[in-house]
Amino acid sequence: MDCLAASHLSKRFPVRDGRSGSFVQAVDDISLSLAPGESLGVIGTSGCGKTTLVRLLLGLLRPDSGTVTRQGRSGFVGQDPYAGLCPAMPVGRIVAEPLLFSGLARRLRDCAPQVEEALALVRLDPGTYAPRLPSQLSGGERQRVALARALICSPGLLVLDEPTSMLDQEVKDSVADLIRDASARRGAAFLMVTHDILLAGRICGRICVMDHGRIIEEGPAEQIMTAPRQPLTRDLIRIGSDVKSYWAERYGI
Ligand SMILES: Nc1ncnc2c1ncn2[C@@H]1O[C@H](COP(=O)(O)OP(=O)(O)OP(=O)(O)O)[C@@H](O)[C@H]1O
Repeated sequence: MDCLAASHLSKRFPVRDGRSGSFVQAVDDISLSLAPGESLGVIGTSGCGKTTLVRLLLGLLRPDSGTVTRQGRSGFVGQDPYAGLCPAMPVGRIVAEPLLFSGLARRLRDCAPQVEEALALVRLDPGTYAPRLPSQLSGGERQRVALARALICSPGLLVLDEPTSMLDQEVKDSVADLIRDASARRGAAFLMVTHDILLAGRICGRICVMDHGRIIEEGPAEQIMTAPRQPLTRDLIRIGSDVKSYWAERYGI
């Protein structure tokens, strides 16, 4: 059975432009599914509806029409490595929070083995990092902590909203590889929304391209990356490659 299935999802928002009855159609009749262990990248430019889609898939927003079905537990990693972690909590406590919140553990000290395992999974040494505060971490380390927290309850599904967009070019790829490897080791399917098609091509098995709230192209990542059919998909690949070459030439990364 699919761990995530969305059928004909639509969502529009009212626009306050002085005229009554104006709407922006953020998500427009989207259907998608994710089988256990699969990985799906949802790609699109700014404002195409990616975050709205994530909020609908996670049940944080009610659709105007359509349905979402999720099986089992889900984990979430957001875009902002600075806003996403409580600044007053040490990393060990942050990572343990889903176990405590969901009643899987009663006391923090009972969570220690799972916290150590989850931090090791994202390649952070538990002895060094568990006592630190988020302010004592780099952006890439913070996203690893967010990933450890998302995976600690062994979810069947991980949803990631632009997880690398606020990171330096040089740490993007390593965090992306970690998302792929850590999810695979935990047996979690993942859906990642991003504007970075090269990054999705690197770690996702399937890719959907969104434009103005609709999916305009989808298929296996290799097919989309090597033989894109839509002009927008071709543009996204070309722009992504140009940006990458610029960084490679200028900074050797
Ligand atoms: N609460 C809201 N009220 C009104 N309009 C909204 C609301 N949330 C989103 N929108 C509009 O819906 C459209 C899709 O927004 P969304 O945030 O889903 O796009 P996105 O693809 O995630 O963009 P970005 O990559 O810039 O974060 C945009 O035109 C946005 O202005």
